[in-house]
Amino acid sequence: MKLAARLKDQSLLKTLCYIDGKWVGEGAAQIKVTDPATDEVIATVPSLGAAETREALKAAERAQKDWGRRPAKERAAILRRWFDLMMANQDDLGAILTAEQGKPLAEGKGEIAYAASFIEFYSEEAKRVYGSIVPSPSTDRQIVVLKQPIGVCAAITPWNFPSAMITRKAGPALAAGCAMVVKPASQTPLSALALAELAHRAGIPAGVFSVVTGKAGEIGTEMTTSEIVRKVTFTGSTEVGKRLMEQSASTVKKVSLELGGNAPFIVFDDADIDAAVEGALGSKYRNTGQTCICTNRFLVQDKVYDAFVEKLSAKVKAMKQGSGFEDGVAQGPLIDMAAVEKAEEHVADAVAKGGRVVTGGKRSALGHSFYEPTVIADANSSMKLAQEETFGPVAPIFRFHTEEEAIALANDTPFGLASYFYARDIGRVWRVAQALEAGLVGVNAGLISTEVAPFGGYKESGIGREGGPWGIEEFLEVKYVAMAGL
Ligand SMILES: NC(=O)C1=CN([C@@H]2O[C@H](COP(=O)(O)OP(=O)(O)OC[C@H]3O[C@@H](n4cnc5c(N)ncnc54)[C@H](OP(=O)(O)O)[C@@H]3O)[C@@H](O)[C@H]2O)C=CC1
Ligand SMILES: O=C(O)CCCC(=O)O
Repeated sequence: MKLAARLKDQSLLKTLCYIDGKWVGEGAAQIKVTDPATDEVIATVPSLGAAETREALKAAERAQKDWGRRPAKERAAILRRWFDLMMANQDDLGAILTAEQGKPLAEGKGEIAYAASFIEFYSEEAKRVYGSIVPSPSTDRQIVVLKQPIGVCAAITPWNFPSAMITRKAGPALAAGCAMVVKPASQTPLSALALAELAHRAGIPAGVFSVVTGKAGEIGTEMTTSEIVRKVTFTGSTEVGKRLMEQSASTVKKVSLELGGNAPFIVFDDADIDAAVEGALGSKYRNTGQTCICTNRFLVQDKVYDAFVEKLSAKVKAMKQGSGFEDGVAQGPLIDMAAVEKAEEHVADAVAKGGRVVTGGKRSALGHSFYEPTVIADANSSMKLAQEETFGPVAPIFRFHTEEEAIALANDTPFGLASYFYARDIGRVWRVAQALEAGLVGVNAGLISTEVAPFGGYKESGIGREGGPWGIEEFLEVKYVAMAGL
């Protein structure tokens, strides 16, 4: 079925860019957007570059001045309308997302609710950007600390969460009084453009929120070198994140980077194994393994190793693969063939180094970019999948004997985004939570994302935090005012 036919409101299917409150890019070269479950082209969007990005940034600069001066209550009311519109159009936004990204429709709609939650949270948080008055060390002056919007922000977002990675950035930025230009991933621009349509309907002023689709290198270079931009915020690969950080150095921009991970999931012998298996399924196979907080390595204690492998494999084997629009599908396609090749390479390397495929381990008979959900037992540290993020539905299971060994293995990576462990001994829970070098720790929980908590990484997994009160701080400057002669 054509995507438009699935929508109640077909005007949400936008195929032009949204710059300075106008739909632009007619006649430009086009980028094809495909459904990864069928390889069918579902739409095309403009391939714009540096010149149009510059226009969007200039418009943002003009618009931000007024937007940043408005009372927070007014910004909050407009953001609240954006949230309400997202939820009112959840089914259509979910269908657009599933069509271009591939995740099962329930997950697609779930992402819309998650994405909207950032707009709701920051519409409320806008009103709580407090400065402070510091007790002065001398009688001749008062010390006042103000928080002000950082200014124009540029966001570059990935294909794995086409809506939520935009709202997690735009929500706090706009709430703080900043303006934002977004460059969405070329594989999933339709979700971003639908959000722009709803931003327009919500009354977000022209220029405060723009979306430019097109050439990543050109747009990224303009964003990171422009003197207009004060903050660059990025979610995506570590390689691109490092490049954007370097490019941002010449104008000393603030940067937030949310990059790759290599999440460990430790199962101790005192864990509730059935609960661990449930947590493992959510943590590993959500979005077909394509989230930066997906488990990359299962570390299981010797005594419960065989039981965990057996129970997890049985559940994984039973998962239905297919188009996200089919009923009962738990696993959609991977985003593209490059992702399939990476999963294949990791599995082949693991098998060559002694890994045992318990289930899956090959491309699916469904063709396209479907890869079977896979479990590999007897994994070891020499394997590629121990060092690199697979970003696919492959679960390697390593064996360990002691708590110290588990912590050392878990931390043996340059990454430090998410980590998980299952245990019931309260002393162990506290020790391990403290020892893991990661920005997020799930204890007896495999799904931990929420708009109210800080999300971000240690080590090479990134800089800064998104979510909760921490998220809005990333878009604020702190100004110290010394007031003498009073
Ligand atoms: N942390 C996370 O959530 C994510 C991690 N990844 C990891 O990265 C791997 C590769 O995925 P991939 O999609 O290539 O990730 P990228 O980092 O290449 O893409 C993320 C975003 O960055 C843009 N981009 C790419 N190159 C540049 C550049 N030179 N300057 C500015 N922007 C740029 C992309 O645009 P365009 O789409 O136009 O190329 C996209 O909008 C995955 O397999 C996974 O391991 C991927 C996505 C999300
Ligand atoms: O992979 C990502 O970067 C998106 C994180 C998804 C989440 O917030 O759970």
